[in-house]
Amino acid sequence: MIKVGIIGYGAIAQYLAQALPRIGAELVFVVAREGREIAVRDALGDVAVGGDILGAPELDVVVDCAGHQALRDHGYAVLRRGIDLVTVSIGALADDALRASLEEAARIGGSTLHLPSGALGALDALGSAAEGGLARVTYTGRKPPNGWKGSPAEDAVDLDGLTEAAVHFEGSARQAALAYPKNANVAAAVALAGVGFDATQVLLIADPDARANIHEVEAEGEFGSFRFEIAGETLPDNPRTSALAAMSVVKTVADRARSLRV
Ligand SMILES: NC(=O)C1=CN([C@@H]2O[C@H](COP(=O)(O)OP(=O)(O)OC[C@H]3O[C@@H](n4cnc5c(N)ncnc54)[C@H](OP(=O)(O)O)[C@@H]3O)[C@@H](O)[C@H]2O)C=CC1
Ligand SMILES: O=C([O-])CC(=O)C(=O)O
Repeated sequence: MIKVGIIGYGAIAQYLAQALPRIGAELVFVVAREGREIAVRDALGDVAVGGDILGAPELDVVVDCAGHQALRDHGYAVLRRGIDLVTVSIGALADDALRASLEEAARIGGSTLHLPSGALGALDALGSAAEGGLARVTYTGRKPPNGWKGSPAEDAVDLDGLTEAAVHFEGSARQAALAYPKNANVAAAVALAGVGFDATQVLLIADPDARANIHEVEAEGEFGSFRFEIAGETLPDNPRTSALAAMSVVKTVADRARSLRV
């Protein structure tokens, strides 16, 4: 049985927690923010809840499902303690100092930081293509206006009054990842798999006609070219988050017990 700790208990975390018994894993600890511990404990029954991973019992893997600040707060301690960490907060790695410190913690602890494919696909092809050399990589994220609530899109366009698609960001993956911590983790994943945070071009669009979270990756290089597009349904508890992001976390944990991994 894989012993799992989860940071945060929002939409992705709850999806993961429900899936754990099916994949031969057990939830043994949840990290919740101060003031939220009692509510999370009530929701979970027997599972231990605390404010810090250092109070956790022995764990095989910790999954950060809580966002950029949580990765900053807890990532180093988890990896330094020798526990593998899966994080959905990929955009936080656009901060080079944070990325370097997490890599250092993993080296010292003998652990690994895993980045699930999240709401996207095609990162395998992109990563392989990068080995041969890439000339151009672009990522376009298109969500219904509701999916951009609480992001800088609110200042750039009138989300409630939109009658047609509006671009509210155009720039590098580094700028997107840092400015849109709850929406552009996929852009960061594309950057890390491909040509890096500064060379990856990003377009973010609020579209009243979009019925799903639509992610598009285009790449050209020595390998040839590809265009990948996915229309992702969102999780019922969070209109920003694609269900596939939660599913990719489940797969990453499940892979630990598999002797054949695709
Ligand atoms: N890689 C990818 O493809 C994707 C990545 N994401 C990332 O995943 C994150 C989570 O998504 P989702 O589950 O939908 O979001 P939710 O808002 O539903 O849940 C986030 C949870 O994290 C908790 N939390 C926030 N900060 C901390 C912290 N410092 N320590 C402990 N708990 C914390 C929140 O608790 P509280 O009640 O205290 O606020 C909340 O329970 C997003 O913010 C985004 O960064 C999302 C979609 C796709
Ligand atoms: O879930 C999605 O569609 C993508 C997302 O929010 C992110 O990358 O942060």
